[in-house]
Amino acid sequence: MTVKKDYPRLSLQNSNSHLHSVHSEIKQLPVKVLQIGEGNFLRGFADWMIYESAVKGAFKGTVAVTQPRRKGREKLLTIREQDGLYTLLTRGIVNGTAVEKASIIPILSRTIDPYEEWQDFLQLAVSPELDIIISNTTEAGLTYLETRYEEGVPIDSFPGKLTVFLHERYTHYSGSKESGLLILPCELVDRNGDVLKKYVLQHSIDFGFSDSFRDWVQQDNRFLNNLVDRIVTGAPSEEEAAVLTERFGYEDKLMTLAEPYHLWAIEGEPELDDRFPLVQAGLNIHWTTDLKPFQLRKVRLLNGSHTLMTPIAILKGQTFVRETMEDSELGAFVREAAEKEIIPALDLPEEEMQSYIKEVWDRFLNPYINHKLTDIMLGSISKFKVRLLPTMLESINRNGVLPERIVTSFSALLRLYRAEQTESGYVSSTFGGEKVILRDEERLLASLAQYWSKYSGANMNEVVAEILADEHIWGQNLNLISGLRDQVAENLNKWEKEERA
Ligand SMILES: NC(=O)c1ccc[n+]([C@@H]2O[C@H](COP(=O)([O-])OP(=O)(O)OC[C@H]3O[C@@H](n4cnc5c(N)ncnc54)[C@H](O)[C@@H]3O)[C@@H](O)[C@H]2O)c1
Ligand SMILES: O=P(O)(O)OC[C@@H](O)[C@@H](O)[C@H](O)[C@H](O)CO
Repeated sequence: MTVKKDYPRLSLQNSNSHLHSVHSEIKQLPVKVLQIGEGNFLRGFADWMIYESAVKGAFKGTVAVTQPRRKGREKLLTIREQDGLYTLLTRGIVNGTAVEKASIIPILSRTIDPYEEWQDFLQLAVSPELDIIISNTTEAGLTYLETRYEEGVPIDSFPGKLTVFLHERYTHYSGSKESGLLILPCELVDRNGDVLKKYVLQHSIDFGFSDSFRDWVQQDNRFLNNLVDRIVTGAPSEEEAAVLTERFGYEDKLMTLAEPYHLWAIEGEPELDDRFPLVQAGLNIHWTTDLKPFQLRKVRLLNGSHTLMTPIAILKGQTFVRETMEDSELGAFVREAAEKEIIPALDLPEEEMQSYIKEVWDRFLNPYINHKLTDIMLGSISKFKVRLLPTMLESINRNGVLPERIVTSFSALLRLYRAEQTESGYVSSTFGGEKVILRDEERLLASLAQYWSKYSGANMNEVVAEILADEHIWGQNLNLISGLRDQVAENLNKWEKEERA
């Protein structure tokens, strides 16, 4: 379906008069948050939360958005074109009832392109109102790359930019305690706050900043380890966007779809809610002294189930998480893997795990969210290492046997990465022969394609042994896991035979 007539773009001018006054009121609040990351997730998660808090009068500030890499400029310009407004469409089943809520969120009051407006970016650092920094740059953005700093020249990397930003603030306020910020990196990286702090300190050495700057960074700024949980699928499909445009009467290039469920666990004392009022705004926030249980539960069970289903479901021709869960064979496979293999390998209260996983299945079955398996597939190798491999190892440790379903998923992952390099990238195929373009680190794609190129049709065990031995891929030699190679080769041989039949 295509949009039949021209609709105006969402902007301050084109929102109705009541909304317009709410928007203008909120937009006049000072910028208290710097957001590094122009992606979908933050719009459907932290920005929405900050808006909820602002609309309830608890948080008296707005957000300035900046992109962490040159590539993000286009999205930043779209935010600018829409005066920072976007529609958040929250859809799902809550306590058995379908809920749907569409809100125009006016919390983004400013955009700064650090590559074109470096001085404006640094100017924000000295704002007395600024108090919080949030980021989401994916795991790929939260990395350290040794960099040189030349005054006036924008830094490419996210931690590098943040270091210069903080130094600007430190210098302006002569390192006063009060000028320290709350910093919440939302990347799904274990102890994300500690990691970001470490990179900032490393960069501060590269850039020749003083020891007293480093003292200020460590003592007066809070890098808060945190864990985010909400399924945000981003933009609707073209068809759905057309339907929504007609329904809303405006075109929104930033329309964001999310589920109603949300949880933000932040390692910090509950008093921080006075500074960043989220609990006060009625949101599902846990200020906690121990993030570990939240992290393990979510990464192993929810993300683990996503990562487990993705290769096998793609190979079998599925497109979305929901249809995978609805498929009798695949749905049972995923449920049994979580219940019989993932949960028993965790040292967390059984009852809590059972209730969490029940909620996860409802979220995966959300009839209003089309969560694409190919989106989850991005970077599958590193996701397998963090989200499933620890379960495999722990399971063997506890029971002495290989967890059958995780091994099947791992075998499917290797089959999915049997790709050929083409002009469009590394292309694999489903069991039915449909093309799949893989998205992962070039070196991983290249290595796996190389190993598979040695497959003659009769040497599966050897090829698998070579792949499993590659510590640059897995961080360890997986051949040391007793029986794994044979089981994986057996699965791959079986699929190969079925494909040929
Ligand atoms: N979408 C969800 O449901 C969800 C839920 C929880 C956590 N997350 C986290 O969000 C990430 C995906 O974000 P999204 O859904 O907003 O996707 P997105 O593609 O809309 O945004 C990705 C963001 O990361 C930045 N980025 C990507 N690669 C980068 C790099 N190499 N260096 C610096 N910045 C880089 C982009 O500029 C952009 O700001 C995941 O990696 C995950 O950690 C997503
Ligand atoms: O976002 P990724 O690509 O790291 O992982 C894919 C999904 O598992 C993830 O987006 C979940 O839906 C999300 O983490 C739920 O909070």
